[in-house]
Amino acid sequence: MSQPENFREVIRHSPLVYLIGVAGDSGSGKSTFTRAISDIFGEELVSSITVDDYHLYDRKTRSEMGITPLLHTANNLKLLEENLMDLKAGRTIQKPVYLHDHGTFGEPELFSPTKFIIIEGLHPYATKSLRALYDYTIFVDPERDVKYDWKIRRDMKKRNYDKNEVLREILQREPDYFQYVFPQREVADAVIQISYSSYGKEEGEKRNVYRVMLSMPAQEYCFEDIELNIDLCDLFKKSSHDFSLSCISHTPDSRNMRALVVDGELMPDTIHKIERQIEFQTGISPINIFRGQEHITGTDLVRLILSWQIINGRIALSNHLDQ
Ligand SMILES: Nc1ncnc2c1ncn2[C@@H]1O[C@H](COP(=O)(O)OP(=O)(O)OP(=O)(O)O)[C@@H](O)[C@H]1O
Ligand SMILES: O=C(CO)[C@H](O)[C@H](O)COP(=O)(O)O
Repeated sequence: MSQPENFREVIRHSPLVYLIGVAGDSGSGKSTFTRAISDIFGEELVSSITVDDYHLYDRKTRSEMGITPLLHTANNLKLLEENLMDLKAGRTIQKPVYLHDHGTFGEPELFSPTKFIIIEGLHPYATKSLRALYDYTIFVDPERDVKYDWKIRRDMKKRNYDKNEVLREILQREPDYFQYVFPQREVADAVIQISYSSYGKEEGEKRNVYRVMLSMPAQEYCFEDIELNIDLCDLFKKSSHDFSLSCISHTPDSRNMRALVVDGELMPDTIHKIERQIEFQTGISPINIFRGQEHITGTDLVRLILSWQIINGRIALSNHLDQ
């Protein structure tokens, strides 16, 4: 693969718009996993859209109708599709706006395409025609208890709900989640599953340490090699924490997947070495997403690997069009 001088500049001057779809339940960690791509390319080149903006009904109406926002038909997926086609063609759209503070709609706003657009929410690629518009798709799938702990905390703090309201809503949403949101996992390019750390739930929660599994369809080859370096000296340092790394084959949704499973905390040098390799591959420098962190979690490592996958997908697209 030819090395671009500085891939950020190549992208800045390219007319291509790269769409990344991130599906998952409310508060499941979607933005947490895609933040690194904005850290690498900057806000000028990366923007995001929440599919929540495409709700058809406000909170009060949904409650009167006895439906949840997880129902396909409670969302204007046709408009989402038209908007994504326009954005891909470089056109500015008028995007609807949903306001979580009170569960109502705001004035639609103009949204101009950036070079990467992250579309995240309950149904970003819930139909075949939507799925066909994306260049890369991710499904975020924390196990039940983890997801509900995060949702309770987030909805109480940021969306003005009380705990009983969140619990009631959780139970009401569950069947719709499995019927309308979960099937996107079957067609995602990458699936992230999260469970409590095997090194202890409470300590893990305090330090944001979870067992994170990144699965991708088993492939013939990777676009570009990337090394995961672990310095053996680090393993014996006083400040080292426990961690485990494994790679397994499994068949969720009847697909042959390979998965990297990370639990615990690694020394930061491991991840800095990957950052240096991404700098070398892209010409973008410096990449310092985890600057100042004393330890690196599975979430951090998976974030970086996903960014590397997305960058490679985008480089491959450029190379393909240049031929
Ligand atoms: N990997 C993670 N490690 C630790 N905490 C996490 C992780 N992912 C999510 N959380 C917790 O869940 C909260 C919600 O995460 P995030 O905003 O990424 O979810 P989301 O799916 O993007 O939410 P939304 O419903 O707004 O789309 C975070 O503020 C954090 O407390
Ligand atoms: O599943 C969700 C996505 O985040 C929300 O519950 C949905 O957007 C409705 O929002 P609200 O509860 O604020 O009316």
